[in-house]
Amino acid sequence: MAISVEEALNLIYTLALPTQTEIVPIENAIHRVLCETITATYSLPSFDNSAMDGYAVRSEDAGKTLLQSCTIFAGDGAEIRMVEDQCIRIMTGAKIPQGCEAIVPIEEVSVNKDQVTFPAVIKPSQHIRLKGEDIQAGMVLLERGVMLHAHHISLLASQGITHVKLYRRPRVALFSSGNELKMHYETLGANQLYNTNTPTFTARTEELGCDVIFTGTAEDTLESIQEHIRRSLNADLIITSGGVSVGDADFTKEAFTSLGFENAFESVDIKPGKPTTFGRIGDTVILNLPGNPLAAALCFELFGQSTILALSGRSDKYLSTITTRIGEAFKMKKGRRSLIPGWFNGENFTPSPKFGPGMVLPLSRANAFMMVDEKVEGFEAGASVKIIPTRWCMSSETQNSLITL
Ligand SMILES: Nc1nc2c(c(=O)[nH]1)N[C@H]1C(S)=C(S)[C@@H](COP(=O)(O)OP(=O)(O)OC[C@H]3O[C@@H](n4cnc5c(N)ncnc54)[C@H](O)[C@@H]3O)O[C@H]1N2
Ligand code: MOO
Repeated sequence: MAISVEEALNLIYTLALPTQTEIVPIENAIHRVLCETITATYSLPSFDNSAMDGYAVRSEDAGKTLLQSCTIFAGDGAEIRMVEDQCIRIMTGAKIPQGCEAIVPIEEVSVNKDQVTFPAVIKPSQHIRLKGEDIQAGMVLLERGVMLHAHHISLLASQGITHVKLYRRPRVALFSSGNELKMHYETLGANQLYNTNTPTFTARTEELGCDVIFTGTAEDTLESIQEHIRRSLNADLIITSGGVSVGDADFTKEAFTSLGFENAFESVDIKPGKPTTFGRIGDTVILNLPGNPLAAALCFELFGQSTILALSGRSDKYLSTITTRIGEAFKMKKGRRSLIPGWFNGENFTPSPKFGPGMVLPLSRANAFMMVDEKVEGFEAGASVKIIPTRWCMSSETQNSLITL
């Protein structure tokens, strides 16, 4: 019996859990997932400092002409105090001297040798960056489960952190099965075709931050598929394509079952991709996708990507959607939850002109897909739809409904 997409995703979230951790220098931590909470040791700024190249004064010095006593540069270590009827030249980033109440930028004064004349109005605290106005010591900067982007690395560097504890990248083993398949670097025989699914999964799995192990193409025999499974069992996740239907050469299920496969689901109420199968052998989770390239690639986006986000330890492991409008009226058959690729141009979404499950072209010309409820028979132009991007990652810390009703 086919289960719903929601049930399938929940089974994935139950079985796909992050495993090991490692300590990594922050230079190598980009796009990796943090496995600790980072709190601030230092306030930022860590001392009051000048936001301008200018002069340190007191508010009462407005309109006066004062003697310049000295200059303070960024990084100077001396503790300096203001003296009455004198000003101090100060550079951006230098520590504010004791007794200073404002900074007047160089452009706003007139200088005659060592005498400096100030404007008639000086606002208290102007151009002073206060200690802790950006970050306060003790505040939480990053939570466990965050995927580190460049501006998170800024936070780590700002605190003098050299190494962080990260989840290990998921190890993903990939293989396809089919006597008709050849790799793109092999010679095609009569009525054969190039394996497009494994290269697609390799590229997408790497994009999602995994280490990929490609074990080759299995033949359509029980023994060959078993051999590929055995070679893959040290991975966190095995993704296969092909051989999950009911044909005379479809041995994927039998091969996995013979090696102890515990099945979570083997049929999903979705088009394309109904025979999608998920489960585990020991600690290795397994996703068997159908052979048809568009079915395999779309179900990878939905089920494979969800599995990888969960295995990566991300707190934002749930796929999320963009709500937009459909560009033109669109008719479809009701009865099964459908995945429809298309192009989102920032304003509206246009379904691909053709999207047969065996096709390769549609996803190369798409940047998103929509998952349409089984009751829907079509949309009027301008109707609201939810799309799931394929070329940039929209995910969320809460599990949202992905369906367009
Ligand atoms: N009697 C039935 N026949 C089929 C059913 C069904 O319910 N009853 N379902 C159809 C659907 S839907 C799908 S999807 C496929 C799933 O089949 P398999 O997962 O067993 O895949 P294969 O038979 O191995 O291949 C299907 C198709 O895809 C091509 N293929 C396979 N692997 C690759 C690859 N790595 N790269 C490129 N193309 C690949 C293969 O040559 C076939 O054309 O079953 C339907 N039949
Ligand atoms: O379910 Mo198949 O996956 O339509 O192509």
